Amino acid sequence: MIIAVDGPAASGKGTIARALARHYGLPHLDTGLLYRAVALTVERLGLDPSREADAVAACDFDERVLADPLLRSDAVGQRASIVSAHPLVRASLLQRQRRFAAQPGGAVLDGRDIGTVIAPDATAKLFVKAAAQVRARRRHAELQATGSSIGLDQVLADIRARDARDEGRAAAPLVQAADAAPLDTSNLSIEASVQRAIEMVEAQRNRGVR
Ligand SMILES: Nc1ncnc2c1ncn2[C@@H]1O[C@H](COP(=O)(O)OP(=O)(O)OP(=O)(O)O)[C@@H](O)[C@H]1O
Ligand SMILES: Nc1ccn([C@@H]2O[C@H](COP(=O)(O)O)[C@@H](O)[C@H]2O)c(=O)n1
Repeated sequence: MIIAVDGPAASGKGTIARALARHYGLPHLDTGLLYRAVALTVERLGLDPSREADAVAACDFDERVLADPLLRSDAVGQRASIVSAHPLVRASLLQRQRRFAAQPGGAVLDGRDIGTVIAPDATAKLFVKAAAQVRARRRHAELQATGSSIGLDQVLADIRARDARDEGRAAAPLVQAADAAPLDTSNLSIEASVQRAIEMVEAQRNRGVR
């Protein structure tokens, strides 16, 4: 079974995808980390994230960067949304994600284009969303817990800028797949969101289309 979980920044899709992976005993890939790894590598090489050739040069990143705590910073998330708009960067990371999805038994992947591009035939597709202010409050609390002093207003502005770039790009923009089930977590606890996600997966699975 392949489960595709898409949605905007800090909507809770990673939390839900990890819980689904645990529930179904499937491996999980946070595809945003791949774009973050490219962004951090671009920075470390002193390259320009807005230049496609520079970003492509960083796609062959050292795997150890995936474990770097810096990857989770707000600044790297911003730059990730710049490198991810380049079609050649997306092409370079495509097969790795498709291979992960195609492993025996299946997988859970979360990102922006899983249900639309990476695994259009996924067994179940969720589109996780939440109001921008709610997402900013959650992300702000998370960043504060890691010692960051970034303000809530800045986090909200960054989330809005990232949404605009992710939704507005020509290559694999963030959009709900026509056959994805929407899940708005604005007024749901983590536990309630996960429970609802499991119900949605079960409903799509039992529909038995794929
Ligand atoms: N329903 C919820 N209620 C309260 N907090 C939540 C909920 N869902 C997620 N969170 C918290 O919000 C923050 C963002 O969640 P998460 O990392 O899952 O989002 P994401 O969509 O994967 O983000 P990104 O796109 O940046 O990777 C985390 O601190 C998480 O614990
Ligand atoms: N499938 C994906 C996943 C991510 N991106 C881009 O990476 C940025 C960081 O992703 P997070 O999930 O860690 O927030 C995100 O803003 C996107 O620009 C993507 O394009 N496709």
